Formats: sequence, C-alpha cells, structure tokens
Amino acid sequence: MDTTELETWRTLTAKQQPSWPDVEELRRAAAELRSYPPLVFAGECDLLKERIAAVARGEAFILQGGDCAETFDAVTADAIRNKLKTLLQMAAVLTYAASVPVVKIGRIAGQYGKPRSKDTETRDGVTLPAYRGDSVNGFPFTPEARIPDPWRMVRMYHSSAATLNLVRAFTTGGYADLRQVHAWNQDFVKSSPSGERYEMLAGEIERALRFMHACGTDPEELRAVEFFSSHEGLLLDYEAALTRIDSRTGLAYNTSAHFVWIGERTRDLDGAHIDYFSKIRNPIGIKLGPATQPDAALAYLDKLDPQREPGRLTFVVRMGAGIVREKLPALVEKVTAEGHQVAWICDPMHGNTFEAPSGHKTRRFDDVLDEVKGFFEVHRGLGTHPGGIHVELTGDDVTECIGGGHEIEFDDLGTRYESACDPRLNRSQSLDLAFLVAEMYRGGH
Ligand SMILES: O=C[C@H](O)[C@H](O)COP(=O)(O)O
Ligand SMILES: C=C(OP(=O)(O)O)C(=O)O
Repeated sequence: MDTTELETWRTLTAKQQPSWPDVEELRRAAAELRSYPPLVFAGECDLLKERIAAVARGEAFILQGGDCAETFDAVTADAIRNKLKTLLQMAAVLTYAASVPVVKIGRIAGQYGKPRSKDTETRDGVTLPAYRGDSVNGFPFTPEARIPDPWRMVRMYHSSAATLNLVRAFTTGGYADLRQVHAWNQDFVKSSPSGERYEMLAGEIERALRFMHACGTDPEELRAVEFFSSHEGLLLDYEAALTRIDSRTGLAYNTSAHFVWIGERTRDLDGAHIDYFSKIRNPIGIKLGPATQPDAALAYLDKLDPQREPGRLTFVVRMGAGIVREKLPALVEKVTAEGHQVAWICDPMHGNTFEAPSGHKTRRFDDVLDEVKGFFEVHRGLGTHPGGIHVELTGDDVTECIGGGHEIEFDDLGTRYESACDPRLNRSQSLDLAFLVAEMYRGGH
C-alpha cells in the first residue's frame, strides 16, 4: 500500500481531537511512537476477522467489555485480573447457553481516549478543559492537569503493552482454565441474591464439564482461551503512529489493538475517522445511535467494507432501551436486503445514561437488560442473528450503576464511584447480566 494514502485523514475534519498546545511536542511524541514495536500482530487481527465472520453467519457470539476509560493508575495486576476474570466468567455462561463459541474481546489495553459532550467543565465558577482520558490530560480538576500533553500517548502505549502482556499470560498460562472459571461461577451463584434462579444453569454446566471429562476430553484444551484487545480509535495521531504495513501482505493494520471502533460522535461520513478506518485492514466496529438512518448504515458499508469482506464490519448498536425496538428494525432490514452479513452487537450502556439526584452519571441495570432484550426481540423477529453484547464493566465492587441482584440504590452511588468517565457494571451486575442474557438466548427471545 502507498503510505501517503494512510495520511489523507489529515486533510479532513477530525472531531473530538485535543487542542495540543505545542505542535512540535506532538510531532516528537508521534515519532517516538512510530519507532516502537507493534502491540499486536496482523495475523491475530485476521484471526479475529475470521471469528467475527462466524458471528455474522450466526455461528458465534461476541462478548466485548471493559472499562469506560482505562486509567494509568489502574494498570495493576489486581485490576487487570479482576476484569479478565469477570469477562471469562460471563463468557463461560454465555458459551454454554448459546451453544456457540463466544468471541472474547476486551475494552482493554488501549481504551484511554474519551470523546466528550463539552470541551470544558465548570465547577464552582471555574472553567477548565474537559478531561479527555488519560491519553490526553489528567483527571484532577486543576489547570495544570487539564492541559493536553502528547507524551501521555506514549504512556498509553506502555500501559497498553503492560496490560496486554499480563492478559496474554493469564489467558494462555492456565489462569483461564474453564474448570476454574466454572468454580468461580459456582461461588457467585452461592453468594448472589438471585442465586436460586441461576442454579439450574450452573448445574447444567457442571454436568457438561463432568461429561466432557468422562469422555476423555484433553484437559489441556480447557486451559487456554483466545482473547482479543479493542478500544475506540479516537485519537488519530496515536492510531496513525501505530499503523504499520504488514510484511506478509503489504497491507496496513492498526497494530495498537486487534479491533478498533469508530464512536458515535466521530462517525461523519466525510470525516477523518471514517477515512482513516477505511485504509486499515483490522476488523472494525462503528457505533450506531438512535439518529442513524438506514441509508447511512449502507453508506458505512460502502465506505468501510466495499469488498463485503466477511468479519470486517461490526455494527455496535446503542439506541437506548426505550428506542431500540422502534429504530433498529429498519437498519437491520436495509442491511440484510443488501445481501451482506455484518455482525450486529448491542451496546446497552451508552443510550441509557442519566444523572442521579446526587449528580453522579449512572445507568439502571434494568434499562441495560431491557435494551439487550429489545435487541434480541428485533433480531428474532427478523430472523437475523443477535451477534453479541458490548458492555462497560469492571471486575471490582464499585457502585456506579443502580439495580442488579445486590441492589445498588441512588444513595449508594457515592460509596465507591471510581469511573473516570461513564458508570460501569460492577462484578456482580456483570455476572447477573451474563446469566440473564444466557436465559434470553435459550428462551429464544
Ligand atoms: O463514554 C462515552 C462518552 O465519552 C461519554 O458518554 C461522554 O460523556 P459526557 O457527556 O460526560 O462528556
Ligand atoms: C464513547 C463511547 O460510546 P459512544 O461512541 O457509543 O457514545 C464508548 O463506547 O466509550
């Protein structure tokens, strides 16, 4: 590929980019990033594309999840392990219930840049630049912290590398052993207020594992799992610096993650993000909010997947619980009529955010569940495949979303609200969701 083609986004409007105060520093930081080795290998991205092609055909299911905004301080063994453990537990339940492989993708090892509704934040009459993620500026509300610093993108690379290294060690080194993951799920069922409801499913999984053992399944096969990394490809200076030409094929790949997506706020058809994403060969996603017109979905297909390559494009739908049943059918019908199978997955978080009386941004667990239900209903009604879920979650016992088995109420939000941006499901809410989606899957709705 001609590498100048990779730079055409620079001539277009790029929304949600920081106002870097010193362009020369930005150039130096980007040059530093360009000198670093890739974080992922293009062949791994191709493998994920194959896995997502199976999702599009209705033969697999995606579980994509992790923090709203990763932070440099949270690059610790405990935080990474808890997140991974939660995702593995959810995946085990979903795999059994769906009876298809679950493609596991973390919002991890790169989810450091955030689009914001406003450029500034005002507190007690003081206005400062909004926090745009640890890759751009600092969270503390001080003038110094909020100045965008391009060297933070270099720290983002190192934090992503350290995270991915541990994730690879955990997922291939025995920590992800299915028998262990199932034992964690049994502990959850015992301690959950909704445990009785989940007992039957957990019992069936237990019997299935014993059956596999009795049949002589090689225990080695249960020890490792495939796991992929992803983040919103928001900061184009970072994404471009990590874009490399694959020596096997001569094609360009974003080597900062296996999967990158375009956010709801940066998906302008003629904008810089769409142009940049059209040039890379990774499997990619695009968020579709409630205002998306069916013709726009087709236009995205043409721009981002002109060859109609299986597994290339995932539509991540984030409409809101009250809207998904009304708006989604027309999109799915239009794309299906075009004859191409894309993967459709449901992000039940971003359309359901509201402000609690305490001022915390929050989401109701019941709305999250209802949006997934609506998503399943629409696909079942049209005979298409509800291909997966995309969730903001953490493995810690935070109090950011209300509801769930261990009911969190408005008054509890301040107890442990740790998100640097949007509210995440905590560990037990995430597992509740997995068991309830599993029931939905099996119930055929
Ligand atoms: O995660 C998504 C966005 O960054 C977030 O919803 C924006 O939040 P804001 O409206 O507080 O800027
Ligand atoms: C910003 C995000 O979502 P959306 O683009 O759908 O608002 C996100 O997933 O972090």
